Amino acid sequence: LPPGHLESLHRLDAPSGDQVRFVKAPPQPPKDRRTALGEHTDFGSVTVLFNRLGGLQVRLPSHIKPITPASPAPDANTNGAVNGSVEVNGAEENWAYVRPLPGHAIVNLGDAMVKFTAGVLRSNIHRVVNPPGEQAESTRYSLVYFARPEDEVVLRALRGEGG
Ligand SMILES: O=C(O)CCC(=O)C(=O)O
Ligand SMILES: [Fe+2]
Repeated sequence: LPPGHLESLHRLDAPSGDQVRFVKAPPQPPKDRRTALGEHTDFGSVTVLFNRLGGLQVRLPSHIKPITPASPAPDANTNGAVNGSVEVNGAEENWAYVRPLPGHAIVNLGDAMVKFTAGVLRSNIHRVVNPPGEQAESTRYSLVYFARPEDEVVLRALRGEGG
């Protein structure tokens, strides 16, 4: 693609269906800790997530092996994972927690990027479960920004300079 092409489909001053969500999830009773947000991919181009507590999990492709946790149980200090990466949830091997790090945001690619790149880039499957370990006793706040292509942009594979 020519440099700046993706940016040209997401100009800040052009109308688009961007969404912002601010979600408050109080602690759930220990006997009723269901998945808070079921598995899905995001709809836009890029999602930027701000949260302090864990709970976000990604489904790992079969060829990616999760890292081994360095500490036995995630708590408020370890934030649910290790080394800023993903940590396997002992109960379900295909799902890994994504650890929120102070001063960082978590970025997910959405389905629009799959279309634009004809599947070269993929939108990850993720879900939100109860925060891990001691964090399950705290209220989880999540600020989510979904950036979408401009309203006039047709969702189709973009053609690069090479063809
Ligand atoms: O709250 C989170 O960490 C993720 C929320 C999410 O995946 C969504 O709103 O699409
Ligand atoms: Fe999502």
